[in-house]
Amino acid sequence: MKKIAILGSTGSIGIQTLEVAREHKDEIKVVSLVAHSNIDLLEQQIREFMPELVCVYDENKAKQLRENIKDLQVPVETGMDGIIACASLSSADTVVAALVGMIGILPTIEAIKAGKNIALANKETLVTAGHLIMPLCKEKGVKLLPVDSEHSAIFQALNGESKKNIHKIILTASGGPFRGLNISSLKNITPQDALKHPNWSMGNKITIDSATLINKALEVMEAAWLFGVPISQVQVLVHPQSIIHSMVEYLDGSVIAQMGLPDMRLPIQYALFYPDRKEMKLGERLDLTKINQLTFEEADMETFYGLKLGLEAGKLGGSMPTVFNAANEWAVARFLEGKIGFLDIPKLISKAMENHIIITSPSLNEILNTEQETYDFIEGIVDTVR
Ligand SMILES: NC(=O)C1=CN([C@@H]2O[C@H](COP(=O)(O)OP(=O)(O)OC[C@H]3O[C@@H](n4cnc5c(N)ncnc54)[C@H](OP(=O)(O)O)[C@@H]3O)[C@@H](O)[C@H]2O)C=CC1
Ligand SMILES: CC(=O)[C@@H](O)[C@H](O)COP(=O)(O)O
Ligand SMILES: [Mn+2]
Repeated sequence: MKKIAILGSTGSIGIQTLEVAREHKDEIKVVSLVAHSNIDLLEQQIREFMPELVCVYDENKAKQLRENIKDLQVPVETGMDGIIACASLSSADTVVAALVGMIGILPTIEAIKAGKNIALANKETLVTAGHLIMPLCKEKGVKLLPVDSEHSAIFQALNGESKKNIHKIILTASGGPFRGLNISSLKNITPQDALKHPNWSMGNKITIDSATLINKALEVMEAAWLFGVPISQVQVLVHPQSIIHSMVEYLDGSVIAQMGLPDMRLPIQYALFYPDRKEMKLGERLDLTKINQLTFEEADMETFYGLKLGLEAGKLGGSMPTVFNAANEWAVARFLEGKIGFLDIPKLISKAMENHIIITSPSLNEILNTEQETYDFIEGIVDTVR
């Protein structure tokens, strides 16, 4: 029996992880669940899966949930300590890291320290703290299995091959809802427009990241950490149908791709059962006769210059990816609240990066301080930039 902790169970990845768990009831036991504040959905999940422990980050909501489930014997923790308790619960063998944003760093580190295998969706953790996470996984002998669809594809295409044999990694991108538009037509984009992803149904933050192509910058950095290659060896290729989830081109010219319909339940299930493959009973199967064409084009890094900024941040390394990521998290949240425009997102990231003096190999504290300093810096300049 696999025993899993799900950090972010009420989100897009968390819900789909529970669908996989429901489908494999005899093989997967859910031992802990973490959410921020959606206690109604969390209560349904608790009643169905009966975990040993749950955490609601928001203290008032946690109190409310305790009241709502007082007929059950399920303790409700709160705050970061509560998340860590769920992530390092002794009965868990695998932690599904599906919180959104840098809040995921500390619980992931604590889970690794406690010897848990990690099924990683939360890319922000590797982008900002990859230099701490990767050696820690090695030291603790834990598996770090990618859930992000492109990284799962690359992992499957690599199939244990030595990285010496890689010519390049080809990371596919849908191009987002605004593919083909020029910068002047992006001026008045609303959150509602940007939340319409052409192929995937996901949480709001990553959906905006797909619209700016910043998701691809984060994914290039994520791939570099996961597969031990330099940023320059990862090529972003726009593939609007999202059927090829990524490819590896080897030294001899062979290109191995992984394909499937855009459905996250496949990479989630693959990560949970690796190295086994289980029959996928959920959703449709890929039928290539129904796919008219697979097309490819270069990414437009002038219009979507957030991608270019992210690749620069990745090449500079040290604390710069944290600045890039934190500035993006701040800007996406304000864009979703209608407080800044779509094009202000890369503008603010650029200002934050210009202002930053790189720390070469930041400690966890330095990463978290850099995150806060980036937020403070942007708060101070946002009105002059817009
Ligand atoms: N969705 C997708 O298809 C994909 C997502 N990813 C990555 O996976 C991660 C999760 O994405 P997604 O599922 O879309 O995000 P969602 O916004 O849908 O879900 C986020 C989850 O995290 C919880 N959460 C947020 N903040 C806190 C906090 N402070 N304390 C405790 N819980 C918190 C939310 O709880 P609540 O509901 O209560 O707010 C929710 O359960 C991201 O890093 C994303 O980039 C990667 C590939 C694909
Ligand atoms: C499902 C998944 O892994 C997302 O990261 C997805 O790739 C986003 O699509 P884009 O290619 O539009 O960023
Ligand atoms: Mn992805």
